[in-house]
Amino acid sequence: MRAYGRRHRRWSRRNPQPLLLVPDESLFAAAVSAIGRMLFRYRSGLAPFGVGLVLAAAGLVLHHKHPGSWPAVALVAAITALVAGLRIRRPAERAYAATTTAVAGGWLATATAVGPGTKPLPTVLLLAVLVLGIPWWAHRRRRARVRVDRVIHAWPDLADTIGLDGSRIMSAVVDTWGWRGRVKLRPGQSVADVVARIPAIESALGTRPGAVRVEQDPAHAGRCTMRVLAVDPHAGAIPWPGPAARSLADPIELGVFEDATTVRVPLLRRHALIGGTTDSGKSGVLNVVLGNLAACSDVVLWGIDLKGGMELRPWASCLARLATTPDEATRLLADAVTVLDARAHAASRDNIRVWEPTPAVPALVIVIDEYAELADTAPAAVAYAESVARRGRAVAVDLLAATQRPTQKAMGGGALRSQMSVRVCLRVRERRDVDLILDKGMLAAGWHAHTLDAPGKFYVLADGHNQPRRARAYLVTDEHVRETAARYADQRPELDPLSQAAIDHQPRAIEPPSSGTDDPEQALLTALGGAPDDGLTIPELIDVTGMRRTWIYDRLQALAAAGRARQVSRGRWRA
Ligand SMILES: Nc1ncnc2c1ncn2[C@@H]1O[C@H](COP(=O)(O)OP(=O)(O)OP(=O)(O)O)[C@@H](O)[C@H]1O
Repeated sequence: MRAYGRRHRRWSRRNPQPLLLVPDESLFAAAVSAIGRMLFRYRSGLAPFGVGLVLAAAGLVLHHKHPGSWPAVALVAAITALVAGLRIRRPAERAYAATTTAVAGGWLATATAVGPGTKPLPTVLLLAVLVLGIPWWAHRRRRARVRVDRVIHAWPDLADTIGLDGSRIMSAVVDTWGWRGRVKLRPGQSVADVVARIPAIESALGTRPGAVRVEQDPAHAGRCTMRVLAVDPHAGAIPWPGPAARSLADPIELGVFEDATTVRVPLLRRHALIGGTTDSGKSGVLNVVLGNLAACSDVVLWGIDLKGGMELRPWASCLARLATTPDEATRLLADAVTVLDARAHAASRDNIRVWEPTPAVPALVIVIDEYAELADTAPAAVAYAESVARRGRAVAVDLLAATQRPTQKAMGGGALRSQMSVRVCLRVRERRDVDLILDKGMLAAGWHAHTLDAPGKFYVLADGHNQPRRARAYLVTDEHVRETAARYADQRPELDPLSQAAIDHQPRAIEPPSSGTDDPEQALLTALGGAPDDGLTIPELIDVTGMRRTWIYDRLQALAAAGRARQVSRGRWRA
């Protein structure tokens, strides 16, 4: 027994017990204050009973003091019921406001006339409170507002626990998907501190992982907006509504942000990089862009797809050229450099600062699917691509490159990436890929692309988009691609004569074959037979045969029908 006593004393010294505080207020006062606190905490849920009590009290007073005033009470109630809810947007809520006002006014007028205790008025009041209370208690946004109020109330303690002590939620708004609050940080704290604690905030608020977003207040370094999403607005795929752009000057609509606003990205005189891991939806984003550019009458589209054309071939009818091998890709990019040189020369000669695309002098956009593959298999092409990236913008020769691996090596040591002012970052496997695709420091600034959890979800960094806001790209189905490509195939513009002539007359690595015969038909067949992979242009075939353009077209159609010639890409033919 003594041993137990010693052990217990030792244990008590090591584990001091908390002091039991005995309040010096009376038990009655403590109970009243506890009940008061509870009523205040549940005030929103108890509101229908509160209204019932107020009505009963008002009825009692009016019946005793002014029993003849019931017509005035009824009139005021009727007018209030008519105007009640005029400022409420949702029809169901408006109807609820009008009904409750009418019932309350009708009951009060009757109670004023006959007294609130007269049967069956008490039963009617109780039933009305219960029946009309049901929509009130069930209302999703009201309950959300109550939860948010509690969070605001509890925030100082939560903030202490998660290392954001001293921060305050100044105001909060409940919306369709959850709520957002304006947070004021303690002097010295920054938004980076909040971003770094997002998982802790989610745990403290009891939300699902990935439910909290933080955006910097552009006007104040010590303030931010915290958005808590009860449901993911991007849970389902968002169907593509079809092309919205008709000119490259129109921004491209890529998808929707979480607040349901459209993601609009300007592409004119900008290069774009789309990065993300396998199956993150890169081709999906490319399809949205291509679907829009196909509808633009002032853009010539060239494509490079070293996956054998798997991704871009469905758009072939809208692509003036499609390169599917490293050689073709190198030639295509070399031609792009030729076009930009010719345009730059003409622009400086004519003292034009920037090239304004029109259907007659269209922009040239080169779409590259899997840029890293190009860098690996066609290193010569990289120098041309970098040249386009550096000098193409002013003369409207733009690159749009998608890649899985935006490594330093793949991106030419970063030279190419630094020229790309539009960056779309889909899901990445490793955190450091965020900084590779977007820019250094973006991961720390809250662009958490490693947490994106479905294909097509992305962050965008571009003019007007410098906050880490999650978006989801429209889903373009194969059917959409077929329909859009077929619809706009006939409306695609030709490259302007200046650019086309520059390509046609540049010295070629593989010279078009010369027939050495007087038979133009034979000369044509020989030229087509010896043509390079990307084919020969019509002007080259005119040179070789000495025949007119219409004759060339006729013969090419006939040879194509006989299976002896094929159009490799728009305006380029070979056997
Ligand atoms: N915006 C989107 N909404 C819903 N689903 C999408 C979206 N974009 C793509 N997907 C789906 O995700 C899958 C992979 O998409 P996609 O082929 O575009 O990915 P990827 O990144 O190009 O893949 P890879 O690197 O293998 O080429 C497809 O099955 C596609 O249906």
